[in-house]
Amino acid sequence: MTPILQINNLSKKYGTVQALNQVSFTVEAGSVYGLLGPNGSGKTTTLGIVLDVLQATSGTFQWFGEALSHQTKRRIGAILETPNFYPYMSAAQNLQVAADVKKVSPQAIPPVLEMVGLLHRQNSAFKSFSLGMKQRLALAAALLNNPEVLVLDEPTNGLDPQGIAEVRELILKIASQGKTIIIASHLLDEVEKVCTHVAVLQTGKLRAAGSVTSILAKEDQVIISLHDQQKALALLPQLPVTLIKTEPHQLTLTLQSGFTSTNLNQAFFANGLVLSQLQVKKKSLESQFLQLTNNPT
Ligand SMILES: Nc1ncnc2c1ncn2[C@@H]1O[C@H](COP(=O)(O)OP(=O)(O)OP(=O)(O)O)[C@@H](O)[C@H]1O
Repeated sequence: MTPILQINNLSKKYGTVQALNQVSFTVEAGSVYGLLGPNGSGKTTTLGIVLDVLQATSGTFQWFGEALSHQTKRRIGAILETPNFYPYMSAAQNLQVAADVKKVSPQAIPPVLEMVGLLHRQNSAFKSFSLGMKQRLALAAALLNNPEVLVLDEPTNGLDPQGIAEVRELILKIASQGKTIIIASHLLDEVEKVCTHVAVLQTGKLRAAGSVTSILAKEDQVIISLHDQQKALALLPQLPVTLIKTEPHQLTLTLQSGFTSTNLNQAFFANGLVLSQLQVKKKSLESQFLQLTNNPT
């Protein structure tokens, strides 16, 4: 299947500042793709380039396997900054303005208001909305022309905890309807809760990319206890594992991808060794992220 977005060796310099350095990653259809990185890591620059707001210094990108054009732009909905709505106009009137700009029928308005949970407030003035409601209205505007992909830059910035929860829930709801979503965020928690895939940026360089679970699972540790530790240590070199720590009655291992803790248990049992404890300690994305971004190259 053609990827939704493919980025190849993208670089951007602002004068002497290397904001992006040879960044490549691919967003597949149906994913919720997080662009994760601390402030200044190049997230907004990446989104600006792929949305044609900024020009790359070098590198290429394709949307739906093609160069960006009027046609491909119509398939993308984006919110790069807090959109300007008219404060005294109602939610429905503001969406009417957006629908006119996008040349979309007014019939598209009630369904998107329903989608973002604002249908019952369609006649309320925009200025009476909470920040979370304003952000949901922005999402409704981005959804008006039924785009295949939504691009959001820090969609929960500045919201209170309830607003954050509402917007995250809404993103998951939109994704569940088959849309691909690309989100720039500096919040790990957000990426863990919302995204299926992640690209980690640090000072303009790509530090890691892949499914959130694979990045999470990459360094899972398994702790095992058993009676005959010597026999276990003799068996380990034959298995796709790495021994991290040896303690009395306890071994800590990491497993190579594709080899599960169940496989480990079975391998021990097949060799006449019965584990009295098998505990999987998932390495959190947070420690993974800190490790990735604290390790400059
Ligand atoms: N117009 C500009 N002129 C000069 N430098 C810029 C410009 N825009 C961004 N930069 C620099 O480029 C780097 C990447 O910035 P960018 O805004 O893409 O990062 P970000 O990850 O989106 O950060 P934030 O979350 O703070 O927006 C930073 O060092 C930033 O200072």
